[in-house]
Amino acid sequence: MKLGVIADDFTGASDIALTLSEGGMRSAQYVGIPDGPAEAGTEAGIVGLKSRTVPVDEAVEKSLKACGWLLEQGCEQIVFKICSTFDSTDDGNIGPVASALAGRLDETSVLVCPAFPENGRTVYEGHLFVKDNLLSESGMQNHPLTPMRDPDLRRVLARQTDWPVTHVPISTVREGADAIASGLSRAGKAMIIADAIRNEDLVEIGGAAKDRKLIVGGSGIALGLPGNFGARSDGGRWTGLGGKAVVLSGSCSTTTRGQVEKYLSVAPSREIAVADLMKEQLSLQELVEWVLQQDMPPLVYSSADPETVAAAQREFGKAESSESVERLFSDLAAALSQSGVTRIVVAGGETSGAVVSGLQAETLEIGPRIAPGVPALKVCGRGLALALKSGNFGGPDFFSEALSVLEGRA
Ligand SMILES: Nc1ncnc2c1ncn2[C@@H]1O[C@H](COP(=O)(O)OP(=O)(O)OP(=O)(O)O)[C@@H](O)[C@H]1O
Ligand SMILES: O=C(O)[C@@H](O)C(=O)CO
Repeated sequence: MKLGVIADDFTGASDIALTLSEGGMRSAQYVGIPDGPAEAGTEAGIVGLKSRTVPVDEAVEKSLKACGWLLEQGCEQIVFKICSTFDSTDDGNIGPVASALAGRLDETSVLVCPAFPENGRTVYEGHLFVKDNLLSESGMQNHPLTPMRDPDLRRVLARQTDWPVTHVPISTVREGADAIASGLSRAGKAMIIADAIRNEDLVEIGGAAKDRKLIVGGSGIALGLPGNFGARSDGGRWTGLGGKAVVLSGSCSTTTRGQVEKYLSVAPSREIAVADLMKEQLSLQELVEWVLQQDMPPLVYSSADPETVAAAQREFGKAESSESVERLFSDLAAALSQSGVTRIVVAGGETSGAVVSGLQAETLEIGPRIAPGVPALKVCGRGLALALKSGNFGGPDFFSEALSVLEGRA
């Protein structure tokens, strides 16, 4: 294995796995840290953790352990994959994990860039934009767990680490990889936020990072990395899976709520209310039976608008509300897979983490792209195909499109 990725959530892991696989690296995604060695011939190993919103110490410990495993597999470079909307709080976990990994790898110059232009995330003058909005006005200010209220990444990161935080402006990035690399050496010990507006900028940033041991970013940061390892795209092989399918949505993002609205107008659906979960008024067995009875893939969703989420959090607590929903999706996915469901489309990073844990999936094969940042996946050794969609990704018809790609029809 040449390149190792530690992703702070599971949708993020499949997002960057798609970029590396499309860039020609033989890639495998792992659900948590594997017990044994990687399959021979794997060039990029992506360890998906559920560390974005856990307590800082736990995130650092898990990330260092993942780093240790990747180094044992021979990795020469580690990417810490974070969200393209820089999801974090003033406590972390981006800053503390990045500094712990830098310490472990003996790296003093850490490029940080969450840009993902294809999905509208760009960094300019150190500020993160989501399409034509600043991060803090993009809907991310209402995120249930990591509300992002400051668009200036230099300030956001500086609150999370005692490392100096500096900046590479777009003018330097446009001069190319060598100019970026000399900017890094001049910066001394620092975490360096890099501006990037288009894919070409990220390819130059990737080139500049050739000799770095640690890079931090969204999946866009990986665009230039396969070239550093001499990889070339080869098309790939994917065969779909027929059979029963379901869509599970725990994401409350604006994008997902639009996709939920669209899909429930054509498919059977069941809405999950936090109050029903907290008051134990929902039968898992009944829900499983309902899903299995449907003629077309149904939707089970807890996705709700910010007012509904805030009301549930006020009444039952923030962590408790999230946990109750995640437990439901985890148990539901496990029960459905045991009952013969072969395709599961999931919306939301935390929700995806809960689902893959419930499924006890270990290694995922990377298939074709469903939408930018979302590949089709197969659980190795099992007849089960998955799509793990980040909250803000995909077009209005994402759920139908994902079901088709997983079936091998698109
Ligand atoms: N109705 C609800 N009320 C309160 N919390 C909810 C509700 N529905 C879902 N949640 C919780 O909100 C969180 C949503 O996070 P999740 O990561 O799944 O989606 P997202 O943030 O939109 O996706 P991503 O992290 O990929 O951007 C989860 O912890 C989920 O359990
Ligand atoms: O970078 C992104 O936006 C996604 O891969 C993700 O991490 C959302 O959970």
